[in-house]
Amino acid sequence: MGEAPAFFVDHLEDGYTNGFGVKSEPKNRDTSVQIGDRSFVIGGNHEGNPLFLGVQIHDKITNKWSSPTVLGTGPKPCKGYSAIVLPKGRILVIKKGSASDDSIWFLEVDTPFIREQKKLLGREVVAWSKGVRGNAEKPIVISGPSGVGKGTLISMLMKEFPSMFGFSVSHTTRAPRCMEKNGVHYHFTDKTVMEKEIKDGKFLEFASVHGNLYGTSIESVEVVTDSGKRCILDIDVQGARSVKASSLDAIFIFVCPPSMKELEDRLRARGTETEEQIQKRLRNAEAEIKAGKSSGIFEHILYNDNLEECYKNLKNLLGINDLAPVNGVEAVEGIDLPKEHTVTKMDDKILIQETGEGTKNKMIVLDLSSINGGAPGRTRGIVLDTVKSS
Ligand SMILES: Nc1ncnc2c1ncn2[C@@H]1O[C@H](COP(=O)(O)OP(=O)(O)OP(=O)(O)O)[C@@H](O)[C@H]1O
Ligand SMILES: Nc1nc2c(ncn2[C@@H]2O[C@H](COP(=O)(O)O)[C@@H](O)[C@H]2O)c(=O)[nH]1
Repeated sequence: MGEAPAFFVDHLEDGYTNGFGVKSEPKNRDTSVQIGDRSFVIGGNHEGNPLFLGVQIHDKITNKWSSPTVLGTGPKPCKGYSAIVLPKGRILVIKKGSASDDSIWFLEVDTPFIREQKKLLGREVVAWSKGVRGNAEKPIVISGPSGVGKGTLISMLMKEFPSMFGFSVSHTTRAPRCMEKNGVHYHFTDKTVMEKEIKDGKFLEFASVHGNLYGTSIESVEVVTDSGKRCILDIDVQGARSVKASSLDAIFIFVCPPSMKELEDRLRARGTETEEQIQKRLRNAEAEIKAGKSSGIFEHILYNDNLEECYKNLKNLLGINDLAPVNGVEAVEGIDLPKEHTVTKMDDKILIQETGEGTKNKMIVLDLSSINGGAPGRTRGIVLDTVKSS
C-alpha cells in the first residue's frame, strides 16, 4: 500500500546551535533528518575540508551536538540535497541538479555495520554508500591458507576477464617481496600509520596474519566498484568473518589444498618465505582450514589440486564461462536529477518531482525494491526511470 506523501526533509533556514553553544550561520543548503531522538544534519563540509560533505548529529534528549566519524567516501558538497528516512537505519540523500551516476547516496546511521563500528571505535559513526544503478554483481571474498593458490586463481581470472574483475589492494605491514609493487600487490605501510588509519575508521576489516597487520581499506573496495568492476578480496578467515558482519553482501569462497604436504611443497617452491615463516604459515594453515570448513562464513569450498580444474570450478560457481560478456555492469541511460524538486516516498519507490518556474515538471521514479549491499562500498540495484508524460 502506498504511503501518504512524506516530506522528511527539513532545510535549515534559521541556523542551529552546535555542541559548544555557538549559533551557526543559517545554512539554507543544510538538510536535517530526524530519526527517533536524533537529528542528522547533512551539509557544509567535514572538518573544514571543502571536498567532503559534513554530517552532524543532534541528540534531542541531551541537547548535544556531535560530529561522528564518517566512513566511506561521501558525495562532494553541492548546492543542495533532499533526504528521506529509509527503514533499517538508512537515510537516502539525493544530490540536487546532479548526473545519475552521482546523484543517489545512502547515509547509514544505524545498520549492523554501523553498530559494529561504533563498538569498535567507541564513538558515533555514520557511513556513506553510493547508489549504483543496474545489476552490478556482488564482490567476491576469497580465503584459504597461505600457499593454496588464491593469488594464482585471482590472477587467472583477472587476466581472462580484465574488464570484469578488479582487485582490492590491501594494506600490509609486511615487507614487499622482490617482484611486488606498492599500490599494485599491496599498499605497503608502516604499523603506526596503519593503526592510526584503523582507529580513524578507514578500514572495512583488518587482522593480524602470520605476525603482520593486513587490512582492506574502504577506499580500496570503492575504487574497484566505481570503475564498474566486480571487486575481489583476497583475505584471511578473520577478515572474511568481519566482512560477513558488514553490509558488503559478498560471495565467500574458501580454497583448500589437496593435502598439508602439497601445501608445504607449494610454499617452499614459491620461495618467498624464510623457513621460520613457512613453519608459522603451515601451523596457522591447520586452524584456517578448520575454520574455513566449519565457520559458516563460506558458501563455496574449492579444492585446488589440479589448477586448471579448480579454475574451471571457480568460473562455474561465479556463473561465468568463456562466452560470458566482458563487463559485469549493464550500461544505463543517464538521467539528470532536477535542481529544484520535491521527494515523496511510496513504499519502496521514491518520486522525485521537478518544481520551479519554467521547468518541464519532469517526474523521476527511484525504485529501491531491489537494492543490496551498502556501506562500506556501494549500494547496488538502484532503478531510476523518467516518467514519460503522455
Ligand atoms: N593447483 C596448483 N598446483 C601446483 N602449484 C600451484 C597450484 N596452485 C598454485 N600453485 C603454486 O603454489 C604457489 C602458491 O600459490 P599462491 O601464491 O597463489 O598462493 P596464495 O594462496 O595466494 O598464498 P598467500 O596466501 O601466501 O598469498 C605458487 O608458486 C603457485 O604457482
Ligand atoms: N584479513 C586480511 N587478510 C589479508 C589481507 N590481504 C592479504 N591477506 C591474507 O594474508 C595472508 C598472507 O598474505 P601474503 O601476501 O603475505 O602471502 C593471505 O592468507 C592473505 O589472504 C587483508 O587485507 N586482510
